[in-house]
Amino acid sequence: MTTIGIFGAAGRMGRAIAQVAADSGLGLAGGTDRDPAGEIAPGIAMTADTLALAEASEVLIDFSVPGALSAHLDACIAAKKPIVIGTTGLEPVHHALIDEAAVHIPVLQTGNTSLGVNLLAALVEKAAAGLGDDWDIEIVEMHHRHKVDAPSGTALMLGEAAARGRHIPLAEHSDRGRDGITGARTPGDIGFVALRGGSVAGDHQVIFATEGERIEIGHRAENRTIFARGAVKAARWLVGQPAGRYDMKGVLGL
Ligand SMILES: NC(=O)C1=CN([C@@H]2O[C@H](COP(=O)(O)OP(=O)(O)OC[C@H]3O[C@@H](n4cnc5c(N)ncnc54)[C@H](OP(=O)(O)O)[C@@H]3O)[C@@H](O)[C@H]2O)C=CC1
Ligand SMILES: O=C(O)C1=N[C@H](C(=O)O)C[C@H](O)C1
Repeated sequence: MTTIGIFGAAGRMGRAIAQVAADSGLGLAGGTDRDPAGEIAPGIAMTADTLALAEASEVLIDFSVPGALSAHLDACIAAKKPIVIGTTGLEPVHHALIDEAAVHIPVLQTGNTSLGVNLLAALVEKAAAGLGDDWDIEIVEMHHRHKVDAPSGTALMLGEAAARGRHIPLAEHSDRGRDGITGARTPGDIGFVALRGGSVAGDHQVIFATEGERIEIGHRAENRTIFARGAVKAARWLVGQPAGRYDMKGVLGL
């Protein structure tokens, strides 16, 4: 039986993951949060001791905030435990920390743990590779009013997939905010638009547009359980893998 520890356990995703883990009969070692009060499940206490949680867990799942990532990775390295990272809003400095940690332990990082979005990313890469440079690519996402980062981790993942298909670096070809007199669209750019409102769990649409026609492919998450199930599946898969950096492809067999 896999025993899971949750970083960010009092959050929306932390609570959903604890529920899925309990429903699947998995062990829960406990959880941390900014304010580690109360229990993450009946009889399972929150703790402020990140290292003790890592030592008590077989695998850790982190859906918290980018600012906590460094401490979470340090605890997992010290305890020699694998970690699944679902937190978004990561900057290059965080990805460098993940690469460094992956030398010592298995680390799976993804902007989206659902099967549907990971399949969508594969389709986007294929479409971007097959369509010529005269097809503009725009990525539109909508999330609930509480979301703090934009574009979403998933939108960036889809942008990376499109850029891979085109053999271009996303960082040099991304347009993340249009306002005012922007000038005409820069050929080859991948555009991002973020909408926020209500309780939307996560909608993503990728639009390929050229003269006279448009292809639109997308994904709508109806609830957080799909992300929580994916995170738990990833955690079970990661136990026993060698040190290294992983995404959801191996977990989902894509
Ligand atoms: N990869 C995926 O498939 C998915 C990724 N996400 C991402 O997961 C993250 C969490 O989302 P969500 O649960 O909705 O957000 P929440 O804000 O509900 O949860 C984040 C939790 O982390 C806590 N936290 C803050 N600082 C620390 C710290 N130093 N140590 C431990 N916990 C801390 C927060 O506490 P407090 O509120 O008190 O600050 C909060 O309880 C986001 O980045 C989101 O984009 C979400 C869904 C799917
Ligand atoms: O914050 C969320 O809620 C979500 N965040 C992830 C993201 O940034 O892509 C995944 C999902 O869309 C929900």
